[in-house]
Amino acid sequence: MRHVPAPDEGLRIDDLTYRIGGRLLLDRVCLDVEPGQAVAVTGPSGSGKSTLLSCVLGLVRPQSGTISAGGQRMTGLKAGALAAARRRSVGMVFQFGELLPELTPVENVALPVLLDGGHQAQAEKDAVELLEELAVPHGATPTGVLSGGERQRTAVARALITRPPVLLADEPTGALDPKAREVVAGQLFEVCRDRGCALLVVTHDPNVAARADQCFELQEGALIATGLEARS
Ligand SMILES: Nc1ncnc2c1ncn2[C@@H]1O[C@H](COP(=O)(O)OP(=O)(O)OP(=O)(O)O)[C@@H](O)[C@H]1O
Repeated sequence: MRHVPAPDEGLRIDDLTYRIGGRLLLDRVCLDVEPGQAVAVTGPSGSGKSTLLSCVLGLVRPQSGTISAGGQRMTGLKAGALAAARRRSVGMVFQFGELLPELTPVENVALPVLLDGGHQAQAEKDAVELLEELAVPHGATPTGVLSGGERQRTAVARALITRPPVLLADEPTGALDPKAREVVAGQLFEVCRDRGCALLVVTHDPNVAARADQCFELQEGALIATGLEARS
């Protein structure tokens, strides 16, 4: 891929509070993820982990607090500015990939660049390089017929094609068998570290959490450090 300098700021979440349906899901949460570092968030079902990611993406509006990604403020923006900030600053990997199955992996990965008005030939060249790095076949085969692990690695490539300073991943290995889980998790963490991308991953999988530089459990709205236990 073209040389792009590594980001010099990662993810900063400060004093974030989010209440919904009478529950305090996030209670003055603070979290920093430095460029090239990875943080895992675990916690019981319904504790608010996906909601934390939705706050970073600006899909839900916290009652208070600030978030910035790569130095770009993500809170307090109007819809158009928020959409632009999200495109530029945050990549997202979902549990089920959310790819377009009839498109080839290269077409899926190049899509965010094209939607942002980028140059097609360059986008496809970058997509091929990223897919090769992640060991995904990139011929004419539709993405829908790839293996689950290959599809998730395609989703990682799509999330990184725009070189966002921050990557969010919500249960990125949750739909995979144990072997594919290890491969996808290994590549996800490695490719983010190599690019200086700050990775925030929500997971129920202790093997995924153990790969992170820091691990927290979301309990009653607070992030509790569990790093040492996660590694043992
Ligand atoms: N619009 C809403 N109205 C009421 N409750 C909501 C709303 N959106 C989310 N919730 C509740 O907030 C809680 C947190 O949901 P969230 O998806 O963030 O949990 P999670 O920790 O990611 O769970 P899981 O591990 O099962 O994915 C859930 O109990 C959910 O039902």
